[in-house]
Order: sequence, then C-alpha cells, then structure tokens
Amino acid sequence: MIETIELTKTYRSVRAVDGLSFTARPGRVTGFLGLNGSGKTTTLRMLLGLSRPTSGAALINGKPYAELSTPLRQVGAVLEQGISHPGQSGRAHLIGQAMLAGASRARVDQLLDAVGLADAGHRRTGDYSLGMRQRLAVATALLGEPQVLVLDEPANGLDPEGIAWLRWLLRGHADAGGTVLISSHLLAELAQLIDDVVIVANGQVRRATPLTELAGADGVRLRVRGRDPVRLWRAFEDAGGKVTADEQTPTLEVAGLTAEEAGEAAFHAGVPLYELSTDAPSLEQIFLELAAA
Ligand SMILES: Nc1ncnc2c1ncn2[C@@H]1O[C@H](COP(=O)(O)OP(=O)(O)OP(=O)(O)O)[C@@H](O)[C@H]1O
Repeated sequence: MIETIELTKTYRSVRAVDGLSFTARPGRVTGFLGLNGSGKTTTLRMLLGLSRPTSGAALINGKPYAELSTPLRQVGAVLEQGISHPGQSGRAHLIGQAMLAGASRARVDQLLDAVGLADAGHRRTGDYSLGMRQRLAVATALLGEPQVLVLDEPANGLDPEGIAWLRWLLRGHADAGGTVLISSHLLAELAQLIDDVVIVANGQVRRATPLTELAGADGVRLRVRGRDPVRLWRAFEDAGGKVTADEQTPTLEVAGLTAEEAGEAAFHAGVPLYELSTDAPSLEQIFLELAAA
C-alpha cells in the first residue's frame, strides 16, 4: 500500500509537489500520470526516501521509507537514472544488489531469465541498450521480492514487445496481491495496463479514479441531426441537456443526455431524426484536458 498525505515539496520559489494526497492499493496497478514537470518524479523520490518532504507524508505500508525495517524487501524501485556501473556485467550488478536485499544467487539467475536477460547477463551494462537497462532495473527492483513496486517511466526505451512483457509482469505482480505505482507522461502507453489512474498537474491531484470511470457519463457527447434543429435544440435543453452547434453543419452536439433520453425528447417534440450517435472522447483527450494546468 502506498499513501501520500498532503505531500508538499518546495524548491526555493517552485512548489514541485503541492498538497498531494492519493492512495495506491494492493492488487491494483496505479498509473501516476502528468505532463513533464508536474511533480511525478519528485513525489516518487519522496516515497523512496531519496528526498525529504517539506511537509505532509509519503508512506509505504503505513510508514515513511526511512522507518521501514527491511526496505528492499518491502519496496522495489525503477527510477529514471541508471543504477549500474557501466563496466560491470548485468549479472555482477544483480549479485551486488542481491547481497543488500538478502537475495540468493539462484534468485539472480531466475530474475535474469524472467526479465529476458539470461543470454546478456555476462555482458557489460555499458553496452546494454536502453530497453535492456530498463529490464535490468526491473530485475533489481524485484530482487527482495517486495510487495510494493514503484516505477518511474519504466516503458522508456522499451519496444512493443518489451512493453507487452512489462505489462504481463506488473499485472502478475498485482494479481498476486502486490501494489504497483507506475509513472508516465503518456496515458496511451499505460492504458492497457493500469487499473487506477492518478492525474497530477502543478504538483496537485486533478483526478484519482479507476481507469474505467475516467471518461464518466459527463464526457460522452451525442451528435444529433434532425429535420428542425431549432426545435430539437429546445427539446434537448428542456430535457436537461447542454447543446452546442457545429457551425458548418446542422448537427447538434449534446452533453448530459443519454442517446435514449435524446431520442425520446426528439420523438415528443415531433422532430424526425436523421442521425443520433455517441461520441466518447478518447482517454488521451481526457487526460490531456485534466493534465493541462
Ligand atoms: N532539485 C530540484 N531543484 C529545483 N527544482 C526542481 C528540482 N527537482 C524538480 N524541480 C522542479 O519541480 C517541478 C516538478 O519536477 P518533476 O521532475 O517532479 O516533474 P515530473 O512530473 O517528474 O516531470 P517529467 O515527466 O519531465 O519527468 C519542475 O518544475 C522541476 O523543475
């Protein structure tokens, strides 16, 4: 479980994180989304004890990172910066980290296999591609078999196959009861993966909701064309809809009514309809609207 409570971080005049409160729950993959500079990395760094909050709290399983008794066994992290020495092999890097996390060599080999680096384990990490470095970072995060995973832009540098692999891995972790928090500035990249979404802008939460409820009924617009647009307009407004017109065509756009309600209203007004369709905004559109400061 991950929780931030009124979390705030200021750098001189910049409020990088501004009273941020959200929860990422076990069994769920939570997407932490915002445009560049919205405060995601700063928040994750505070969760991982790499930066101290100006005020508020960032908690892993109910405690600040610094108070966790066995942090590497409770939380695994993939951060943007490289973590390994370029001259070291991937396997040597993992063995060094395994000692800190109290993990065995058998676990190192098992993880190299699980992240698709079994054949590249002996190669210098300096020669790894960005995607391979991301895979190594994921293996490092998993060493201590932590319940909580925090990943900052992990899809960076991964090809479609790598993204599919990451999705499979994180889904499995959450389905086994783990908590996964994953940041990105692209909703499209995560839409197939996440259960819940927390959208931030200017260091504040704009929306925290299950992904399936992000669009909500308010987001759906109807496109309606009929014989008498003026009477239709009035009928829809009388039924509680909010109507706008497309200037180029006699088509009305209606918010706040279902297709059934609009059809009934047109019928009662005695206006034949030529077209009635629903126009749901894409998740990306909604995200961009919410994320724009
Ligand atoms: N060490 C620092 N000193 C001063 N300002 C900082 C520092 N770290 C972050 N900031 C500022 O805080 C704000 C939030 O930055 P942060 O890196 O958390 O955003 P982000 O959402 O992770 O962005 P991105 O998607 O580009 O990684 C930005 O305005 C940034 O310039």
